[in-house]
Amino acid sequence: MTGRRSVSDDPRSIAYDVLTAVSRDDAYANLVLPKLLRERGVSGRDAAFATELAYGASRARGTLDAIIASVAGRPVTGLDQPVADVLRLGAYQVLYTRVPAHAAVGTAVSLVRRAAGHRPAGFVNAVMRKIAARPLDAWLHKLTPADEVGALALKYAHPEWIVSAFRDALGGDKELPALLAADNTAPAVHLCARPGLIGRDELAAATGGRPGALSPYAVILPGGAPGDVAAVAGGRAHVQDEGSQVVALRLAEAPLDGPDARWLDLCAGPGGKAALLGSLAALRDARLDAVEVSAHRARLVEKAVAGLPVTVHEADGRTFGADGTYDRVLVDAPCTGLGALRRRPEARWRREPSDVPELAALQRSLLASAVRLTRPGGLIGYVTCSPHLDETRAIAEAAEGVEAAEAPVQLWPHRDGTDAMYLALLRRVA
Ligand SMILES: C[S@@+](CC[C@H](N)C(=O)[O-])C[C@H]1O[C@@H](n2cnc3c(N)ncnc32)[C@H](O)[C@@H]1O
Repeated sequence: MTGRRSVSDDPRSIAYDVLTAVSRDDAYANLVLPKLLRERGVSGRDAAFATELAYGASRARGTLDAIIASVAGRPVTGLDQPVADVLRLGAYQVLYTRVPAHAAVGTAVSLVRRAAGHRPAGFVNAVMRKIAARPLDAWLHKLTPADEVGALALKYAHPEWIVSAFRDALGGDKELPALLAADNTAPAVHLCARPGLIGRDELAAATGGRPGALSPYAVILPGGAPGDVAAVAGGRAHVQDEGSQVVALRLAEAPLDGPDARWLDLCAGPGGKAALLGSLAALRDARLDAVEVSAHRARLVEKAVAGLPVTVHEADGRTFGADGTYDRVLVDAPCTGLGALRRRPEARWRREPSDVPELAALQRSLLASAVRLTRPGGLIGYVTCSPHLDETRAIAEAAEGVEAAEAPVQLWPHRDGTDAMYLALLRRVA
């Protein structure tokens, strides 16, 4: 069927509305975009183009802002929100896509007219024409600072403090470009074939996916919507990054002397690891308690673990439970999420360096509580989806009453194809 497109279902308008929701309402691009596409009945190539523009411009914001500011002669934060977002979207189109410059300039002018009236149209037109006069490489060359971190931050569109944190965690510069590039690439969807409920090969055959290299339960999908997979709809598999599977499995499978029937997930929402641990618990005559402080997320855990030997508690993990009563305890701590930036296009620009010490204090308390709840000889898996050393090594090494049970694990998107998950496997000493 052919039909005339209205203004609101044009991919560029949708992308602009996503950028507006992100900058004005602190929304998440990956939640707003699918909703807008559904509401406006946009699919196929138009949906793919709207996605590329919305996610691409959100990811590249710092670099786009540097270029816009150099042309406008003032910081983008000093521009009105509609002008700033129209310019980001326009600059993204001319510098990162094959959209012809005249089309991108024309769209930017009509978008800003609709969003903010005629007054800023001349300014937007002039800035866009100047941006379109050079390719991206030339802009990067012109604006690149002398220092290595600043240069990588501009080229790969990451804040400098995050580039520095990655360099520290990698122990050098060598792999930084590959890591930063991996952050700018949308990840494949991974499924977890729930142990005892469906075989990994059966799930791979049913989905056209391939087995993961790191988790015996992982299937990497070639594309498509995981909600369409019958095993996911039927609760025999769930969507879960292979790295998340690996860290949960390392805790569940580490050798343990003595009883092994009481397991705990101290930070369970939305329930991915609780579902995997719960499936394993069912096969090993164990039970899992899953604790989550947020009511909404506790409900998500309940849904995720339906039918498994899991009890969900809506509670604060810092004060939960009786001392020394668990054999295996997972602390999948709230963190900056710097290891999963490829999943949330705008997240890198929203996080602040000051988030790290704030979260580190919570991480320390939750880990101390996990140690308190674990019996002597029992195991604790301290996990983050951030590789920031202040959230990983510093927290694990400062924990009291434990010793290392195995060498820590740090996964990386560019090496392992997973989120940058960290695991310290600790044993409670008497
Ligand atoms: C990284 S997420 C856990 C992800 C989860 N394990 C999974 O695999 O789906 C951290 C969770 O800890 C919860 N949380 C934060 N503070 C908490 C606290 N004091 N006690 C228990 N849960 C907490 C957050 O609401 C969030 O759902």
